[in-house]
Amino acid sequence: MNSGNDKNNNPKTPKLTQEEFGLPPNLFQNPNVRNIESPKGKYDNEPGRVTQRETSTSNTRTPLTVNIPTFETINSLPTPMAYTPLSPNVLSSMSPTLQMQQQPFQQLNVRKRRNNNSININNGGIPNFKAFPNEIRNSRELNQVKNFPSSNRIVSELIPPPSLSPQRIVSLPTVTEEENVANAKKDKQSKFEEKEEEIVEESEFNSEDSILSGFLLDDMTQVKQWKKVKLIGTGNFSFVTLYESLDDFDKYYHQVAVKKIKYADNLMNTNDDTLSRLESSLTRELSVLKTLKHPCVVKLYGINDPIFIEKERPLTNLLQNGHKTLPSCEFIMSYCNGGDLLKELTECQGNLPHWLVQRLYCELVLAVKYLHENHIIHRDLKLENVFLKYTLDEIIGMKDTPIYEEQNMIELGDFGLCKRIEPGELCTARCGSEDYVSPEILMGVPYDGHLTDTWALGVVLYALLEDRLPFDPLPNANQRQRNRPVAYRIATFDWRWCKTIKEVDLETAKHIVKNTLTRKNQRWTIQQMYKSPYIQEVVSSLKF
Ligand SMILES: Nc1ncnc2c1ncn2[C@@H]1O[C@H](COP(=O)(O)OP(=O)(O)OP(=O)(O)O)[C@@H](O)[C@H]1O
Repeated sequence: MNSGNDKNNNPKTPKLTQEEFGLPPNLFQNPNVRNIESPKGKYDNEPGRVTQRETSTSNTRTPLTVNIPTFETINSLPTPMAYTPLSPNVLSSMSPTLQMQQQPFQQLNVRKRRNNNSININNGGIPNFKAFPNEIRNSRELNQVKNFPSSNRIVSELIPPPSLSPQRIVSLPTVTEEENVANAKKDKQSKFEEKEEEIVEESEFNSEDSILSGFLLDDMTQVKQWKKVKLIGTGNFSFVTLYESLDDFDKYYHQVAVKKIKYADNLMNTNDDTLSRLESSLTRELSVLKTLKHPCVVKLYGINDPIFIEKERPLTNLLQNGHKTLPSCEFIMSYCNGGDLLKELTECQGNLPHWLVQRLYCELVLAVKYLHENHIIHRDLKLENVFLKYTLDEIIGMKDTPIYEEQNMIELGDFGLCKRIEPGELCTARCGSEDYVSPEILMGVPYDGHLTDTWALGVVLYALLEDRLPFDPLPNANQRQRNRPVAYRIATFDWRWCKTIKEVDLETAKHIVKNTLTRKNQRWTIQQMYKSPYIQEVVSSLKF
């Protein structure tokens, strides 16, 4: 879940300060900041819209000024998307003031797939810019890349995650693991953290009432009830739990995935605009989800409290009316029994049969094509957000039955960063997940969200084919190459085939990757991807 920022929706505002970007005052006061110009944002108060830093090409008259510290002079991570993955223990040992100061940087607590060799941790997480080739070392673009966090994952300028959140521990096999003592120590630490996460998840599961009352979108007058079954996933912004219906109604809604939004402990007490941004995020995700209707896209069936659907500012309204606590927000959604694609790919160690890769990927392309045709960009396409409706074994078992052609196998989820856009509109909010983010987002230039989505689709297909992420260090990389940040490899389009290098059979699939992990002016649109033989071969057999 991520959110637009409503606080600064004043079209007259000439400047976005660093504070408005969520940077701490010490950076704001840094005398070494320089100004770069960015086109004026398109302001729009409609609910469900990210408006704050999004830019429309048609509205570029008054430049906004964004302060960005120069790379050479800063000694802390310079962008609001950066975070420091502090463990809860480290955090709780700090004074409350220090904890507060840490908050802007604790944007994520995602377990890193690769080890820290991939970033230069000796200079505060700032990429080793000497590693960049001479011709781009001093360019403006490089400054943007340098200012990009080299920490585990970026999320968004739109909203900070509520707190140090427990995470699913899923990973693609990494090529940077080394069998040494350091890693053994890390393993031990990570087992400890895994345990901690399990405990947090378990207590979250047990602490809550086991009965959920809610409303279906098509009838907001009738209360329905579901019984909690098990926790199925946690994201940075939510806990997702399986519930089963207690009512004897449509079997369609019998099993549902309930996404409960996490609220930060101090959400109501902070003076910043976190609450407002969270609220915008919620209403934006809900307003988009309720309009979507495609077999390969997750479905929003209902909500625990109609206020989230009916009001533009549900949380603020309640607080203004004297409420002392915030109502929980639970999305009632279609349940995908097979887990997410990253988890499944990891569990089968990347050995998915090619026919299955092709099928699942084709459905993903259909889902994104549907979104783009409806002027919605997703902005967080990745393996973790592709949910399987059935387990892999079940799907493989269906292969030669009619169901295989009649049923969709995936649903695309997590619309926390999505955005409705006008034709030709460009975005400026830097958001996404580090491994899937396109060079233009890294560079901080206004970008076409359709093309950043197709870039991410290129990363997904590469990962499915190669069982590794394209911008991780190559298996035979030397230490110097490993030290280069992922951002460097993305900005220089530095990826190549390893496992499938000679696989002629996969040429049509590789053709998609080649045409998506490329410069934006050459990059395929979703329509071009759809028309490719790799996708058409499957589409022609589908009956849904
Ligand atoms: N409809 C669903 N069916 C089955 N599992 C689901 C469903 N929705 C979510 N999950 C599981 O819960 C996890 C978290 O969900 P989701 O990505 O929507 O949450 P989030 O807090 O927005 O996450 P993120 O940190 O990626 O922004 C998913 O990766 C998936 O494993």
